[in-house]
Amino acid sequence: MAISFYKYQGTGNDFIMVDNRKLNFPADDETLVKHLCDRRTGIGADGLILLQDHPDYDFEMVYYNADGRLGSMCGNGARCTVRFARQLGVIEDVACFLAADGEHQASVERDLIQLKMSDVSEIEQVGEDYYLNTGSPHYVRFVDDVEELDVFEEGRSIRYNDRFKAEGTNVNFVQRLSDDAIFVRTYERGVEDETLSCGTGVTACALVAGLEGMESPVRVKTLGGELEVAFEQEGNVIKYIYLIGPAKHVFTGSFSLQQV
Ligand SMILES: N[C@@H](CCC[C@H](N)C(=O)O)C(=O)O
Repeated sequence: MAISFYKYQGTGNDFIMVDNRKLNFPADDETLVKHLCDRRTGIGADGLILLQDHPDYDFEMVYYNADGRLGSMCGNGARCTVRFARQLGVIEDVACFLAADGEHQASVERDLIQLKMSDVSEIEQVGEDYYLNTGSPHYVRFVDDVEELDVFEEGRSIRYNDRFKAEGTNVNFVQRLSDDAIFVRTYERGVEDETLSCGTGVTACALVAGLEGMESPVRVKTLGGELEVAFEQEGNVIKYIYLIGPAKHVFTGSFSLQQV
């Protein structure tokens, strides 16, 4: 049986998208998902996303990391899924959908997808670093020169330290560029490498920059392009968090489960 897929990317974080509304894609097969995401022997992607029906929402997004495991929230993947839902005619220009961390609203504004993220109520300070959950867990470290950094080695040493090695964490390195801009590079759990951009990571870094005095909206440079994060502090909770940036269809194809 041939399965159609759609390749999307959001600031260089790339995903295999499958319209699972009428299929029963065997995503519990970790080896299959890992193989499809492999950049040498498969299609190649940072993750695989199923768009499926849900009785209470416009759609449900189910996200798998490139290692084949079910993931948590993916900010860039969610923006791509909204663009995909628009392409399929599942939504018009607004969406209310379900992801691993709950309900999300989004809107399509020409090239940009504006995605509402979950509220954040806790930012833990770890020495001079920070740890928080923006739908996925993120460790955040400020550095003077992020371009010079070996993100793979430094990220890996934090991701596999005693605290994180069982569950894992994404690790972000941030450089302040100006009063309203930061540059973020991320080592992603589940890809176990640096990716060109990580939406929940960019969100985490912007919120930490906010904690340190930067005003919303924060402009965020990544290796794959620019994003913007807006937020409001209400008491101890950070609310109305929006991740804004482009999401693009790259190509369409099909594969056969027998050949994989
Ligand atoms: N690329 C994603 C983050 C995906 C989640 C992460 N790999 C994890 O498992 O924690 C994003 O754009 O947010």
